[in-house]
Amino acid sequence: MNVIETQKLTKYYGKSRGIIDVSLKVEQGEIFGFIGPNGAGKSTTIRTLLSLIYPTSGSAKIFGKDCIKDGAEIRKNVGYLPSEVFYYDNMKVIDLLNYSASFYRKDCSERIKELAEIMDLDLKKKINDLSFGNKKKVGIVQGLLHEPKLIILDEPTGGLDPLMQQKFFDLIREENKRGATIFFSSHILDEVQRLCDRVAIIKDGKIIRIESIESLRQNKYKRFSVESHNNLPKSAFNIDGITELQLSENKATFIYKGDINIIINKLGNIEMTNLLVEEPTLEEIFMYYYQKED
Ligand SMILES: Nc1ncnc2c1ncn2[C@@H]1O[C@H](COP(=O)(O)OP(=O)(O)OP(=O)(O)O)[C@@H](O)[C@H]1O
Repeated sequence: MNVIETQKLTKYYGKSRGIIDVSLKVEQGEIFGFIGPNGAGKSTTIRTLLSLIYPTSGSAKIFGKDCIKDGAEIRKNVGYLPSEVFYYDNMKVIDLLNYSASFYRKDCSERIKELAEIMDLDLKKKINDLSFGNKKKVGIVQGLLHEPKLIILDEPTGGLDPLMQQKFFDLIREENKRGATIFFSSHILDEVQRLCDRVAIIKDGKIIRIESIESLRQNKYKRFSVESHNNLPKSAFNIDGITELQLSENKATFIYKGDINIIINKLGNIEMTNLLVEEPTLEEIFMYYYQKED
């Protein structure tokens, strides 16, 4: 079953572009990454899914139900961590969490304690006295306390130290094993790589790629490094499929997409002292998509 399904979801803020024709399907049990540079449209998509804002056109379903019409019912089974959390500063953490829990028809008190322990969060403190990272932890506990079937995280790790990030990822993996579907936006490639099964790449409001992390890795791109005794002319690399060329006197590096035999043949004219052909890092692949594809 598709837990999330959007059809040509489009949102304009007045005349300015939010997202355009976003169509994606997230299957039950997946950890799905939503990645793109600043302003690409990640938060807009998430806010539209949660009916915090309404689309200009297109549709979105969660658990097979319409996000606008059945929003209240959907939200009972969704945990959401916004990118920025704002609270009534005067409340104690536990009071805030109990208040959040009161919206669900189940006793969440044990789960609140468990989560606070895992995230090392002091429930007795006032929100006012918490650091930015600790406020984020409150948001995490708030998003997970009702054991939701779908967890939507909007850039969740900002403000968390590396140890807490690790604990948070472990927690998300556990929630996923429990059966929860995870949808999370990020521009931190490393965390997407560590956590996700599949990823959608969004740029300028449009989805440019949806692929499994596995097949992104097994792509047809290779990173070449060429060294020579002689200065290398730029014209020697005027070959179809080459991008990201960096040339410094007798060394060249670039990304190549295409038939490896063709490029080896064409590079054959160069008097090489070294040739290295490697898999690009996932970061380089993402950068390629961010920069090249429209
Ligand atoms: N309330 C708003 N009014 C007008 N334009 C908006 C509003 N919110 C977002 N936008 C615009 O919509 C586009 C998408 O923004 P969005 O916040 O969804 O991007 P994002 O991918 O979440 O970025 P970031 O990684 O910086 O959080 C941007 O061009 C942004 O300027």
